[in-house]
Amino acid sequence: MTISRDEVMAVLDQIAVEGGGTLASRDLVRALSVEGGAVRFVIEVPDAAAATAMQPAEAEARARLEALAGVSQVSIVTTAPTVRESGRGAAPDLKIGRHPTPQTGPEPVPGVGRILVVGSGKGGVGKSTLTANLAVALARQGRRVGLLDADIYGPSQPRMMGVSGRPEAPDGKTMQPLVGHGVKVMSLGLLVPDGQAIVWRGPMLMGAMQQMLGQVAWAPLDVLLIDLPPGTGDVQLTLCQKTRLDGAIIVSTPQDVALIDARRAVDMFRRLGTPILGLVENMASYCCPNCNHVTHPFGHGGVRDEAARMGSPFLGEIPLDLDVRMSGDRGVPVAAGEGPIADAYAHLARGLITSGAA
Ligand SMILES: Nc1ncnc2c1ncn2[C@@H]1O[C@H](COP(=O)(O)OP(=O)(O)OP(=O)(O)O)[C@@H](O)[C@H]1O
Repeated sequence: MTISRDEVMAVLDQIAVEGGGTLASRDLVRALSVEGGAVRFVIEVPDAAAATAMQPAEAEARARLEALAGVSQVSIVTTAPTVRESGRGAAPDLKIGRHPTPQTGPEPVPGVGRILVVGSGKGGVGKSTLTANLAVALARQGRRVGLLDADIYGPSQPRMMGVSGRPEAPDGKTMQPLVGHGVKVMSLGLLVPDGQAIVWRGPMLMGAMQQMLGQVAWAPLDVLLIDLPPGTGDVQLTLCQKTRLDGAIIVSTPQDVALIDARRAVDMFRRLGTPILGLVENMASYCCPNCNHVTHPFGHGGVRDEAARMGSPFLGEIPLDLDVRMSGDRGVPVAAGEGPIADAYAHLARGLITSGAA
């Protein structure tokens, strides 16, 4: 027997908190994840006093959830971020990975026209590669583009976009993004030592995401692309809840296992109110460079069919091509050059510009 997020939220909606309302109705629950029998979430309160007052509610939530059939583990963290004084010239803390500062709802990023997230259900389907190439293709078509690498499990944008070095903050307040192929790039991978894993849980990630959006000199931008980690975890939830997102692009291969996960990703964005711009099919067709014979190692058309089933637009397909991998590995995305694959990315970019999405 498994438990659903809705069932957990129904329980949290019965737990009264000081000052009136319930944990759910007061919108205090963040980064809820239910995996198998493990339930994890964060209770976000404005200050230390509120955190102390929250202890009975936290204990009750734990006890009631642990008593549910199908729940094997309950992990709750109550977080009370430090409220920062503003307007006194104090430099914000540039140490990435701090706790988030309180905010009421999804906020825009000043000077950034549109924010688009690129996600996938499954890892390794080519989401980061698509994001890098799409960013370059949009820049080549005259858009002012930023690329935020939020893939905490494997930040690969610095390598793919050919940028390195630690971003500077000349005024001690705002980090300057690096620039590669006409795109402003910022990545958690540029801020932690090489080879070091990012092992943050919910609140730390929320703080880091806030900083990567609010303390980076992105403006002026027409569009900011965010390369998400695969799946439906804390980063996705945090971004959808805290940042005004204009749309999500979902990348998948036509393989059944990838499609099932892509469906989950679409479902998550829909529930969180982020518009689905559409799906992209990656690595479907392979054209043999010797004989020009086209094969479909992962199948073909599955993403288009899935998009139709879900009532989402199909944005286009990118073939499987050795050049895509090799150019990514050497820091020059294939979209920066010429040829049929660069054309495929350009086509995708043009479609987004024409529809007003980018
Ligand atoms: N169209 C393509 N043709 C050939 N190789 C590709 C293509 N798209 C991606 N790849 C290669 O597939 C591998 C996985 O791609 P990528 O890292 O972009 O996936 P991902 O979905 O972002 O993975 P993760 O989220 O797990 O980091 C890389 O080696 C990349 O070069």
